Amino acid sequence: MGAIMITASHLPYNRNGFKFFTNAGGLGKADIKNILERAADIYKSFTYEGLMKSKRKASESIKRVDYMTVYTSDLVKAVRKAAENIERPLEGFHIVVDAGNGAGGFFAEKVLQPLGAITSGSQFLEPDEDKTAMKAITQAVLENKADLGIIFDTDVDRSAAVDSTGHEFNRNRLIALMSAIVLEEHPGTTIVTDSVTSDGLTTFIEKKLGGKHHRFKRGYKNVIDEAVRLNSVGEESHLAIETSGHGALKENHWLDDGAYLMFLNKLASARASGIAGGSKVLTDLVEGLQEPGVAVELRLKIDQNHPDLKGGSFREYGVAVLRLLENHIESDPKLQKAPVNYEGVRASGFGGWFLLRLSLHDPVLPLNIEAASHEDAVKLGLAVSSAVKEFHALDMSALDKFIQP
Ligand SMILES: O=P(O)(O)OC[C@H]1O[C@H](O)[C@H](O)[C@@H](O)[C@@H]1O
Repeated sequence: MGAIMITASHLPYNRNGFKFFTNAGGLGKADIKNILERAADIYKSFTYEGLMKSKRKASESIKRVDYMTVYTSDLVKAVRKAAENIERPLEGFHIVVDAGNGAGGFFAEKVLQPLGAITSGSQFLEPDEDKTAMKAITQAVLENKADLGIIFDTDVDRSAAVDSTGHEFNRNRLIALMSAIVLEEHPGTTIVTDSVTSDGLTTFIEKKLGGKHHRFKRGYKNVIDEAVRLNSVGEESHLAIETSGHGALKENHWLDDGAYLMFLNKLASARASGIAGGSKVLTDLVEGLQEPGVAVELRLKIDQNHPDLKGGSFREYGVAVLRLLENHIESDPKLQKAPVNYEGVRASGFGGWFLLRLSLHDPVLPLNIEAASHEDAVKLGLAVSSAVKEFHALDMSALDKFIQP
């Protein structure tokens, strides 16, 4: 048994793709390459007649199945279960949903309403590619005086939320919230995250929640595969999650399903045990998370046609940039190289940190900087800028703009 999902994410239309699943979870790069190569071979040897024949045969065996109903009723059941099987555990809660005109529009009517929630003020529920942002959902929560806002990206593999005061649960705060919920059930478990997570998140997971933070690489499939690998070598992990909002749970077969939101269970179970106060139960869970005053991601493009590449690939060029930066850090007493790091070059200094790495897909070196103040962030930016300034194919304009007085 297998499944294929055609997905249009936040990326441009020419990056639409297929996701392949078996009952063991999503397939990785190597398997997908293998399938596509075999499919291409089969396709090449087809005659026109043969192709038409198999098309006819396939269309005869196609059956429409309403998986959405099965899926949504499972989601509803899970929340009811968390709330001691109360039929409408979200009764009275006002939750606005922003589906960005993507595939997540079902969530208000098919999941929240049956659970008793009021969903008026929800927006962009019709499937259609349209840009939305955290700003829009925050505004919707405040305008509607809602208890909670939930936002999905267009193919619902990423989600985030906003509490009743307009405070966002995204990026590190979303990971902190999910970690708090998962660690209540699985004390001490390892939380696998992407590489751009903050130092404050590590402190929160390890000191406040008693878990282990394994900061791995960027890419939702990378964090999921790493969590699966850890379990296979005897290190228990129940959550793999990226700052991008892709999160996967062991209990949900490691699918990066943005509608499988554990905080609904939390709201519902709080209600079942008589705790009032709307989304405060969630906000309280992330109390103590240290958040930086400044957090930026600057994307430095590599000009692939620049003579400085000397005919090499942008990857090789990027690796050379990173190598030089690493040497630079080692000789700079104000910077400390991260002791454990799986991707790019990460260093602390001036009370903050930076990470320069190669993008997963693009000829770009994303630079993340976090610090208490803009001034400290600029000092970190200057350290990077002075280390890599000889790389003329690197477009430094974003960083130059940031470090300008
Ligand atoms: O490496 P970047 O260019 O920042 O992109 C990284 C992102 O790429 C895709 O969008 C993946 O779905 C995400 O899981 C990943 O985080």
